[in-house]
Amino acid sequence: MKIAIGSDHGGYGLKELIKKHLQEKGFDIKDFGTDSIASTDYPDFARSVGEAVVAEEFDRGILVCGTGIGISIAANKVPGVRCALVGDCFSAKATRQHNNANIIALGERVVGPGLALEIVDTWLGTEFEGGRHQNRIDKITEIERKYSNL
Ligand SMILES: O=C[C@H](O)[C@H](O)[C@H](O)COP(=O)(O)O
Repeated sequence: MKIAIGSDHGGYGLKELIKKHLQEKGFDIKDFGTDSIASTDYPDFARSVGEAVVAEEFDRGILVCGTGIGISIAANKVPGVRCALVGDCFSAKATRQHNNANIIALGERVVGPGLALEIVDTWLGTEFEGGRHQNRIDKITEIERKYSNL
């Protein structure tokens, strides 16, 4: 599975931890930055990762900022992105099964490193259930089409 990962400075440490964890498990990871704790703007990384996932260059995306909020808001502006801000394993599983989330966002200032890695593993190990949930995804896509040039 090919995974795009990115963060701002507020998520840099957790992004590096997740990257190492997934590389050790054999995932193919591309890091879209940032490369240090120097101050940056989270929309830049949300956009890069979001566009790469929607272009199907990657199977999934992982984004981290201080809270996970700003970077998830920004990622969800890219048509085709379904980015879920997740802080627990139940939601990580459900957002794959029900929402077919193609990106998750985490907050380094919110979740501890152990929980963050469990969330990532849970999310990557869960499949979309389809069925009634696909109808709802289709309705999300209809909203995107109304407000974008898709
Ligand atoms: O939602 C936004 C993120 O949490 C950012 O990581 C945060 O706003 C960065 O804050 P600061 O520039 O004060 O480090």
